[in-house]
Amino acid sequence: MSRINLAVIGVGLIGGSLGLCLKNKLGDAIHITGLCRTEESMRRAVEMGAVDEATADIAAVVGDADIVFLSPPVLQIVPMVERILPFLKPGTILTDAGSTKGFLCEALKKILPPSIYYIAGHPMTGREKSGVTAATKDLFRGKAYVIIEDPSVPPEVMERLMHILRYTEANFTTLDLARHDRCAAVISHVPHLAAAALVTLLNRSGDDLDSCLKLIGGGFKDTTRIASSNADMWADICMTNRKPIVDALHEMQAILGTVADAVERGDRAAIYDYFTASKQRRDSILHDAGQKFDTN
Ligand SMILES: NC(=O)c1ccc[n+]([C@@H]2O[C@H](COP(=O)([O-])OP(=O)(O)OC[C@H]3O[C@@H](n4cnc5c(N)ncnc54)[C@H](O)[C@@H]3O)[C@@H](O)[C@H]2O)c1
Ligand SMILES: O=C(O)C(=O)C[C@]1(C(=O)O)C=C[C@@H](O)C=C1
Repeated sequence: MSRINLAVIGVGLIGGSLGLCLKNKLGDAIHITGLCRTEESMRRAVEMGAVDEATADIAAVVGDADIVFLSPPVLQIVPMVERILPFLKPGTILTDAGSTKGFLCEALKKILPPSIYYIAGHPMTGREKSGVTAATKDLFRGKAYVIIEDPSVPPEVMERLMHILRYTEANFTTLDLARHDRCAAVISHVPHLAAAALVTLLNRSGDDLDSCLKLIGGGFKDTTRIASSNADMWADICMTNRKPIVDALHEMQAILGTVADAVERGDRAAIYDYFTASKQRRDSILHDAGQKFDTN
């Protein structure tokens, strides 16, 4: 099989992890060119082995690409596609890692010619750290990876992309756009907003703040790890999935309101039921998913 040319636009945590994984598995059978913005990030990406070469030159990065993996923050993706479009060869596959999908698919559909294929994706894995230095070759292994259903993509084109993505050893699943965005709001976007709210609550503890800080243990750490995530990335996510996020936040406000009422009136049975139902649900989800959880 001839060598695959992959362009990674935005060689950070996700783009860098894909590059590391594919170089590790495919060696010289894949050539990866990365688009970076600074000399420093170019140097790091090459040194780490996430890309074969790095450049800030858009034409050079995508000119030979068979597949372009877009992994900057969501609001940078459409402007980036507008910039690379004149340099893409017919038949090139574009895919992305953006955390929201409806906004991107709608915008890209309007600007892409039929000779360029777009297959929307979302690897459900990450870290609270960003940049290529946080990248790891096994980031995707065993994690869910959503591919958005699109009957207009010919099966052989889909297979060309999947042939490469399968090397990540992710668990691929297909979803339609609206369902993806609703589910991502519930299992990812609102949890990040809620983690930030817990940190905000701590910040508002007034005269108690110093004492609270001394007491921090597993509970706070476990529930707020993701509050250390990149603000730029999360602002873009919230801006591009507004309705599902607001709907889920309202649901959550209602849930917290009900619990607050139960605590206020001293209704132990209601409080017990609340914790019992959530424990049963979480335990069964983890059991069904066969996931190993670190309970320390
Ligand atoms: N971090 C996660 O947990 C996670 C998980 C799944 C998907 N995603 C999505 O993947 C994408 C990347 O996230 P990440 O965590 O890798 O972020 P990151 O900050 O680690 O990497 C983004 C990279 O894009 C580069 N970049 C930004 N704007 C650019 C531009 N205009 N031109 C060229 N490069 C540009 C940055 O310099 C950086 O190297 C985002 O769209 C995010 O929503 C993130
Ligand atoms: O593990 C983390 O740090 C993550 O936040 C990863 C996470 C998530 O919410 O699960 C974050 C954003 C994504 O789009 C997908 C995955």
